[in-house]
Amino acid sequence: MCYGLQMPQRERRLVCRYRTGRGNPLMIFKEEVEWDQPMILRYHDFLSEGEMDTIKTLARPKLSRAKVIDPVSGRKVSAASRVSKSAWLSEHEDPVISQINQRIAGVSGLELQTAEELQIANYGIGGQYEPHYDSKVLQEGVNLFKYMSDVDIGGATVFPDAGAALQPKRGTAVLWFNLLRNGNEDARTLHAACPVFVGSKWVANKWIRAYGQEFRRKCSTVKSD
Ligand SMILES: O=C(O)CCC(=O)C(=O)O
Ligand SMILES: [Fe+2]
Repeated sequence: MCYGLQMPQRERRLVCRYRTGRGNPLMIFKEEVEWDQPMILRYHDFLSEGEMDTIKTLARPKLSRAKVIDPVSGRKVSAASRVSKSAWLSEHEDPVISQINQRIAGVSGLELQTAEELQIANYGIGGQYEPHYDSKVLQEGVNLFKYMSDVDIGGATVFPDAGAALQPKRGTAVLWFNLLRNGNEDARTLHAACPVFVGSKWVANKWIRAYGQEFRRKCSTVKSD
């Protein structure tokens, strides 16, 4: 999907609306439905220019080659399947990080107590991440993924099974659920980061675990739900 021939984008109802946060009715978000199966939502103007600058300044000195978990040894190793630099930012480092975490809780309606810290990633030319599931590694239920740069050519986040391709757009955030309501992995959330050809791609990842959220996102025993 990264190279030229893109899967025909399925006809979809494209919805753009202003809505209040699931967790905080006082917060207003500009929400766009990017894809419906699985549901992928994009929030416009999620991060301000100042917030993105602060995040990059905090992350830059900490960036190191991102790793993947080796299925045989269980250890973290560098691999050609994931070419980027990454760093973790805690909310104790700067009020901007806790402000963003509150916004993430506000938009998703999910409790962040058990969530990972904010992961910042930077992809240079040729940077990419081959198709993978986030939930296999960390049992993460939800991914709220923020783009902090536009990319001139390349760098899309693609869902090859679902047929969706998301272009990086500075300041926007996209949200999808890795797990179905019954707790099983949603196979349609296989995704990849296409190689960056021209430009530099900055993203911030927030994975939110599914457990502890039983009251916030109703469980279902229906297999396909
Ligand atoms: O950078 C992207 O577009 C996707 C990255 C990703 O899937 C991940 O970090 O788990
Ligand atoms: Fe991922």
